[in-house]
Amino acid sequence: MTNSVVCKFGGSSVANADQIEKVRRIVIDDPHRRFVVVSAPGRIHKNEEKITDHLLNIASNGTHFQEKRKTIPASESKQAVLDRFTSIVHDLGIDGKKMMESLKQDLETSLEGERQIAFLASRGEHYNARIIAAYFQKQGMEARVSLPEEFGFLVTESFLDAKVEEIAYENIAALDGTEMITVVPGFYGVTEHAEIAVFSRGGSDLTGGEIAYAIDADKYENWTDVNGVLESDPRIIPAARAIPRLTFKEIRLLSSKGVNVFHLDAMLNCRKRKIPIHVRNTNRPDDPGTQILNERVPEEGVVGIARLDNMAYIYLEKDMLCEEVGFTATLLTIFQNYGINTYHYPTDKDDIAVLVKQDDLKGSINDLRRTIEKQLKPDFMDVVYNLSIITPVGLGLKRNSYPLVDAINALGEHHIPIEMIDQSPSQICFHIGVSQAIADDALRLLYRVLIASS
Ligand SMILES: Nc1ncnc2c1ncn2[C@@H]1O[C@H](COP(=O)(O)OP(=O)(O)O)[C@@H](O)[C@H]1O
Ligand SMILES: N[C@@H](CC(=O)OP(=O)(O)O)C(=O)O
Repeated sequence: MTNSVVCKFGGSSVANADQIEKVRRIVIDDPHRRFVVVSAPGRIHKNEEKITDHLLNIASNGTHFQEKRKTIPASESKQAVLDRFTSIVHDLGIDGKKMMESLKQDLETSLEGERQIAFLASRGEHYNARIIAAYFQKQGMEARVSLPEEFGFLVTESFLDAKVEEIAYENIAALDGTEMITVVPGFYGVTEHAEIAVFSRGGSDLTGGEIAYAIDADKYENWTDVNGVLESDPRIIPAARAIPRLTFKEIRLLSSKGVNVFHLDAMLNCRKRKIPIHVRNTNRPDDPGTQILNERVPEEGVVGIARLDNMAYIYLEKDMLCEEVGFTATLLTIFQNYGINTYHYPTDKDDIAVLVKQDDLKGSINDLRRTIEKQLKPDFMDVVYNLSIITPVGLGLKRNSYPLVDAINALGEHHIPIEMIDQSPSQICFHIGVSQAIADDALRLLYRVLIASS
């Protein structure tokens, strides 16, 4: 079918009945909006937890929030999930008795291990989609819910990081061809053995992108609680504005370096089919948002600045290491053998540093050091923790080194030590590593120098 728009509404856009009513108005406002992908209810207030996190807390027996130095008993999370859905059903005025009974049963699942975690994690999206479709029908809209387990959204058996199987695209395309509005829960698919598997966190974006690709949509709208992709993290830069246009390449660079508004892989297939993505604010539907396109003409150097925290680097010194054929390859293979992803590896005549996520070093750092010592015999080795990587991005940076010079000068003038610099080979971004303790200051400064005053 032509002229179809796939819309994905994030957790904050479907967190309660008032938000769901905003979604309904947006959907009926444009008859081309025929696929509606929904997330689990997100936060209503800043300090509360997303329903998906409560579900993961049930699965982990009350240990999920320990990373945030917080403990919520699993029983409390169970109640929080039931309370949220009960009030959504009540406030929307739909008959949700059967759904609530089935939710209660699901929360007591006898599944085990990763299958249990995935099944529980998917319940937020599953029930929200059913409720939202029922509400659309109650309001007189021609709508239906299509569940991944029913239409065959087939994914691999990696239960907590599923990947889409080719056959899924045919099954999704078969849903097209009706004027009805189809509501689909995001974030999960089903394996060939009919078991639920979830995508990585934020994966409802991915569901939306895959549906847009499968039906060759004209547009993929991604509705959230901010005015689009902002120039930088609004929690640190409250003045950050929405970036009007970005290319797929720019958004991928921003997302991979910490801009979490949009799932990193959600745009891959849209790019293949040149389906534009439009990031918009459910609370301000008239605002222009951010358009993500194949090409744009840059009018500025830097469009956005991303920031990635909790990084570490392993630093090695050895005389003439760059003359030693295969040194870097051996070093990277050691990381590969430990299953550790490497991000940057600035290198020089006698030294090299490898950047990694510091969480990935947990439990293996001593072994890893020993292996490096044995295989590469460095003269010196050090591990530096708590690093933030700040990444200015913009097509206009290509062959324009002024912003890089301005950034280094500004950091120097403000006595902010630089731990690392790396320029992307594409020349459309560069990375500056600073100590995490001063990363907020560094980000504010770079925002002022590279974006606000340019
Ligand atoms: N550069 C950025 N642009 C937009 N939002 C950002 C950026 N960096 C961080 N964010 C945060 O991402 C949030 C939106 O992502 P998310 O919580 O996943 O939304 P949703 O629930 O709609 O999927 C925003 O509320 C904002 O706080
Ligand atoms: N609910 C899932 C999937 C998702 O995409 O959510 P959101 O749209 O709220 O980022 C999560 O929290 O990871």
